[in-house]
Amino acid sequence: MSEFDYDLIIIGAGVGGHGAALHAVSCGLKTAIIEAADMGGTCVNRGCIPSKALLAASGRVRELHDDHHLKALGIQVGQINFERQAIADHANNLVDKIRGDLTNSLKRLKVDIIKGWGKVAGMQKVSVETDSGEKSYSTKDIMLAPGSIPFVPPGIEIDGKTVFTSDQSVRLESLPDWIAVIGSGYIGLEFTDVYTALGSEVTLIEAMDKLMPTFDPDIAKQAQRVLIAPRDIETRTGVLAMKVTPGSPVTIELADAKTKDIVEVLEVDACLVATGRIPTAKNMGLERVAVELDRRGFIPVDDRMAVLADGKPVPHLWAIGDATGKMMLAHAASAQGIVAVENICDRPRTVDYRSIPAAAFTHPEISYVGLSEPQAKELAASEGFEIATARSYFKGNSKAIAEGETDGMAKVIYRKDTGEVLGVHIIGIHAADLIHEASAAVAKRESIHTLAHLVHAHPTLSEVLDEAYKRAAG
Ligand SMILES: Cc1cc2nc3c(=O)[nH]c(=O)nc-3n(C[C@H](O)[C@H](O)[C@H](O)COP(=O)(O)OP(=O)(O)OC[C@H]3O[C@@H](n4cnc5c(N)ncnc54)[C@H](O)[C@@H]3O)c2cc1C
Ligand SMILES: NC(=O)c1ccc[n+]([C@@H]2O[C@H](COP(=O)([O-])OP(=O)(O)OC[C@H]3O[C@@H](n4cnc5c(N)ncnc54)[C@H](O)[C@@H]3O)[C@@H](O)[C@H]2O)c1
Repeated sequence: MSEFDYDLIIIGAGVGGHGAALHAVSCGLKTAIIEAADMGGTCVNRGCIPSKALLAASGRVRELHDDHHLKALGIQVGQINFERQAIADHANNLVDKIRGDLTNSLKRLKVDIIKGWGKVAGMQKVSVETDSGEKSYSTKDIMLAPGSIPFVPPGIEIDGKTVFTSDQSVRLESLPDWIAVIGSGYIGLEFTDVYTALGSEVTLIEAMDKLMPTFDPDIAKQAQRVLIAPRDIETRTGVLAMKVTPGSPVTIELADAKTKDIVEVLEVDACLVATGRIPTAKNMGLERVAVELDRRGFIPVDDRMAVLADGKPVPHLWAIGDATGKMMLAHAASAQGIVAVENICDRPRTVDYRSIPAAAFTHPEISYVGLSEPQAKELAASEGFEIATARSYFKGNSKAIAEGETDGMAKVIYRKDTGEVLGVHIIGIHAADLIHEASAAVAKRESIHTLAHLVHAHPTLSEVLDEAYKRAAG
């Protein structure tokens, strides 16, 4: 008999905690998971899953409305109708199904699910505030996976009806005629795609000088041409949404991002605030083990996912997912969870963030893995090597031409001396699927000289990447 109630207690049953629990069971660990709210966390209930369901339905509407594209394929369709509530139901039903599947997968593997607010109560001790009072458990290891919530800048008032975050927009409770979207990151882009496809006019507001500041600049430029300019979207850059007041109309005071002077007041029907996310790591008892959150509230960890106190790993304490602030992505959270469990099981492993891909599920999609060109240049300058880039275009790809979907490009960034691929960026049809070949290449630190000799089936979209590798290798 073990001296502990559990081998591993995970606090937070989002995708990170769920992935970690499944891996822990496969490694023979007696595991419990604590969840204060909805099983599946953000991704399943308010993130990836409902947003992708909305993008799938609205993407079809966009396609069917594109007479020009359909005519080129020899197709004519009559009037296109959709029901907002039926599209919302598609998303809600999918959420229910995936949440049920996720919960059942834990039960089937005999992971104990404990409902309540979990806290670290000391070294190898966890307490849970449940409906029936506080419970305490001993455990060999503790893993924190508390995730994140939307960041709402000061001055912005959320009423959940006219001014809202993605927590509400995934429910698609209304289709405003005119909606302002604050933030041109992933959420801003994906919901701009949904709203414009379903007939709303969008004003996209970004504090930085350029739209999509976190994306590779060439991709942001292409996105501007393909995803923004041809659609019913007005843009404002270099302005901060300083004050947003709900109502009818919603008023938005925009200030110059540098001087903070008010430069414009917008009156719109609704406003989606998509200005980033903040960790949910407070009130978790971390002071009991002398762990301090970093300046932005994230849990400090090393690449093994051990929690750090004063820069040193705290024994038997691990943290994963959005609350670590490394890459706020569902698959990154799961990957971190698996790495943490491997380390718990004395099989040393670290997370290779460079090779974790990311995608925005717009129409067409955007994806990347590794470094952007500015990041690669910075690394090159600090380590003393040179970089080069190669591009290929969907308009030269037979499959893309056959589909009538020729917008987009792939860009490969590599070291001039060794040919090592440092980053790959794609915008175009099925970019989110196409990136995985590049992700495998980055994981193996492969050279464009090797990659240029791989054979791709013809005619496939994957030849876009093949072409970029071949151009890079000369
Ligand atoms: C609109 C939207 C779309 C997204 N789309 C994608 C996408 O397409 N692809 C992608 O990779 N990522 C996407 N993301 C990001 C993704 O949802 C997150 O990266 C992911 O959910 C992080 O998982 P996590 O396990 O770290 O945390 P979460 O999913 O946030 O789960 C944490 C859980 O912990 C619980 N919890 C917190 N504190 C405690 C406590 N003390 N005790 C008990 N329980 C606690 C919370 O209730 C929550 O259920 C999207 C996010 C949003 C908002
Ligand atoms: N497909 C996906 O993988 C996916 C989809 C949605 C969300 N996510 C994750 O969710 C996280 C949050 O997404 P997000 O889009 O909210 O954040 P983000 O950090 O990607 O983008 C936020 C944008 O808002 C701008 N901004 C901030 N405050 C502003 C203000 N007051 N006025 C004007 N602009 C302002 C920022 O400059 C930035 O460009 C991301 O980190 C992402 O990883 C992923």
